[in-house]
Amino acid sequence: MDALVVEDLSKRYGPTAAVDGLSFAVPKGSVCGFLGPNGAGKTTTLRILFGLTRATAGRAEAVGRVSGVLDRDGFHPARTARDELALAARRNGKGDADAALAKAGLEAVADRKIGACSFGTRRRLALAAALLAEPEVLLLDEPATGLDPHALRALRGQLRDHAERGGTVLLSSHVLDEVAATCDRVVVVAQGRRVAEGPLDALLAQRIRLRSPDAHELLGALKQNGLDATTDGPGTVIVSGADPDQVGRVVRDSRAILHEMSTQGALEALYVGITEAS
Ligand SMILES: Nc1ncnc2c1ncn2[C@@H]1O[C@H](COP(=O)(O)OP(=O)(O)OP(=O)(O)O)[C@@H](O)[C@H]1O
Repeated sequence: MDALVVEDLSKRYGPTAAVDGLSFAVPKGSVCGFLGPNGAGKTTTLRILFGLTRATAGRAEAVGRVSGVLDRDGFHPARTARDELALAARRNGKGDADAALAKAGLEAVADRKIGACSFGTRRRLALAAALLAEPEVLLLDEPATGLDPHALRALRGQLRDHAERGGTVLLSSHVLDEVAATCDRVVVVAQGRRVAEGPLDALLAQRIRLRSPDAHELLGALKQNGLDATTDGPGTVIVSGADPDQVGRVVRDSRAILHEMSTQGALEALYVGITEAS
């Protein structure tokens, strides 16, 4: 079942088509990365899904309660972190500020004024406030920006948790490693249109990186088997558009020593390829 459906969505600002006939769907229980160059229409789409901006044409619908974090958190600089979460809990008619602070690992800043919180802390507080609403669908605009590695890891855990409990997440991001580590699907947009969509595994498997001290022999064996293989620096071979099982079999039969077989860097390569082409 789809928790989010965007169909033929368009939004014009005068002569600018911010979103231009965009369609995609996000199945319930998944974390979907929303990728695209600056100005591709991601924030506009999220704002329409939030009900903050009206579409020019098409539809954008979420099933169930929607909450999330866009660019502005609406916090008052003179209030404390606890005050803001208590306010959010009252607005939602549910949740507890201290429990939310503990869950987000933010107990230490409970009495700190928002104006004295770092950018990253403020982002984490905004996510904690959004989760207080117990939303079915969580919409996040660049949630990874400004987070330190511990906070990034915590964010990943929170989002995976939300999906495992049947919730759905759509998050825009330019941090592709983080998207690869967190999301199970992606939608890529450019100039307001969809240029790729699908499960991350399937998209990433299209570019496999092999590291081997026998890279030269390996390259020969892969090519002999009709695979699209190229070298990428010393000891590294990239195979494009191949089934991972088939690559594994060729590696085994070649008897080359393998140090690594991964899809690392694949999302970036895929992203650059498809957004440049469009
Ligand atoms: N309120 C507005 N008035 C006029 N133009 C706008 C408005 N909001 C967005 N745009 C334009 O619409 C296009 C899409 O912007 P949007 O912010 O949705 O892109 P984005 O993909 O979120 O970009 P980024 O990655 O930089 O955040 C851009 O050309 C932008 O300048």
